[in-house]
Amino acid sequence: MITVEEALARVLALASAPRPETVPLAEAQGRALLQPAVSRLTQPPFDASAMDGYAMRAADLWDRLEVIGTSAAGHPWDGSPRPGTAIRIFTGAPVPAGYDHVELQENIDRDGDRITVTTRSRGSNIRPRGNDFAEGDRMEPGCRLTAARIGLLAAMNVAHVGVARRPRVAILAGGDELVPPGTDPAPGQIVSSNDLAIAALVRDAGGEPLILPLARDTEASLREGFAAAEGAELLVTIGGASVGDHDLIGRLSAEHGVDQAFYKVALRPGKPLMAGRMGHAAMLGLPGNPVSAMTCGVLFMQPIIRAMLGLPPVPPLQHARLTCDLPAEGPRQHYLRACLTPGEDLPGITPFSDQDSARLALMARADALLVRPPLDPVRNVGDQVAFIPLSH
Ligand SMILES: Nc1nc2c(c(=O)[nH]1)N[C@H]1C(S)=C(S)[C@@H](COP(=O)(O)OP(=O)(O)OC[C@H]3O[C@@H](n4cnc5c(N)ncnc54)[C@H](O)[C@@H]3O)O[C@H]1N2
Ligand code: MOO
Repeated sequence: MITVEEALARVLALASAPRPETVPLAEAQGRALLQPAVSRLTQPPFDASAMDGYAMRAADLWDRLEVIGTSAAGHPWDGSPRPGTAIRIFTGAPVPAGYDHVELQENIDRDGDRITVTTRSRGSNIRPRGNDFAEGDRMEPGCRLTAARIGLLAAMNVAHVGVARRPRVAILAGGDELVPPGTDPAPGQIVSSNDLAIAALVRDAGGEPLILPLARDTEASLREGFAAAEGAELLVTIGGASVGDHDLIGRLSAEHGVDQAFYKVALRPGKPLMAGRMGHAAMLGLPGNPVSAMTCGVLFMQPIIRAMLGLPPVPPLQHARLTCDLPAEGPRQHYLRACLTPGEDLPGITPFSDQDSARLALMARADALLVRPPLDPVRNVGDQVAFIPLSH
């Protein structure tokens, strides 16, 4: 069996290069920018008031001033400035040339069209033209398009961006016991959950999931499933990965020319993981136990999707302090479902006492996967450990 690190390296080696496309900004969220984006505007485009109040000359500030006009956002004042005067002004409005201070209306006494300042603010309350960004400023390729970056690009009047295409991920769950959610299981049947959970992980990582119809435990049914995955950059099978008589994925993938990169990883849960290349696509065979499938989804599937999007594949590990003692570990790297609690320097982390890889209800309650390396010795309350946060 290979280590988790080795398995991850081999999975990432299967990733196809990011495929560029140009999309409207509204479709770019979470993807990596592949082309530089260049601002078409300067922001703010004029000296803008940061407050509701009155624009005046700082030199006149303590004089009694005459209000001779109004400047509102979208409605600039176009009169001629004079000493001894002020302009009623609102947040975001252009500060007319000739005035260099805005005083908050709370600091003003007004009598008809005359005002006096009662208190002076510290700053000028003016945002100078271009203090946010300037025409020609660039957003460099490689960054992930977060909500703030999408807002920034919109403000820069960049309506379309060059990003990586979302990798299409075909999801093939199988087993004679499975029926879709919303149907009544017959005796011996259960409702399929893995395909939907894995599809959600695909979307979280920025991929486009395609859930294929549930396969039966027959070669013919699985063959249909493999054929339906044609055109996807990644085929993810779930179940049928182990050694039982009905575990056909290994045989079928060989028949479909999958060049196996590995089978079995020194990992708990998720040992019977398989990966390989299938023509231009990558293939991941996840184990069927729901928690094992999701753990492998987080550890291997999400990274390969991020790599195909041009994003850093693996987010950095985080750290926490144990709230309980833990026994020594065996030879496989162990990912324990755990809860996080606020702590002094680092959060506290508490693994569940039951780590059964079939218990989805515990996975659903978990905040994190606590990472324990192979042969990790006994750990005690307060020891620092690494974890992978699970998104909620
Ligand atoms: N003799 C051995 N038996 C098993 C071994 C082993 O090494 N030797 N490994 C165990 C481990 S570890 C795992 S994990 C499982 C993996 O088995 P498969 O990948 O072959 O998965 P299945 O047998 O198809 O299913 C396992 C379990 O998960 C349920 N399942 C499957 N698909 C779904 C789905 N889409 N939604 C919900 N639940 C699903 C299935 O009903 C089974 O209960 O093998 C162990 N056995
Ligand atoms: O490794 Mo299995 O994936 O323990 O449940």
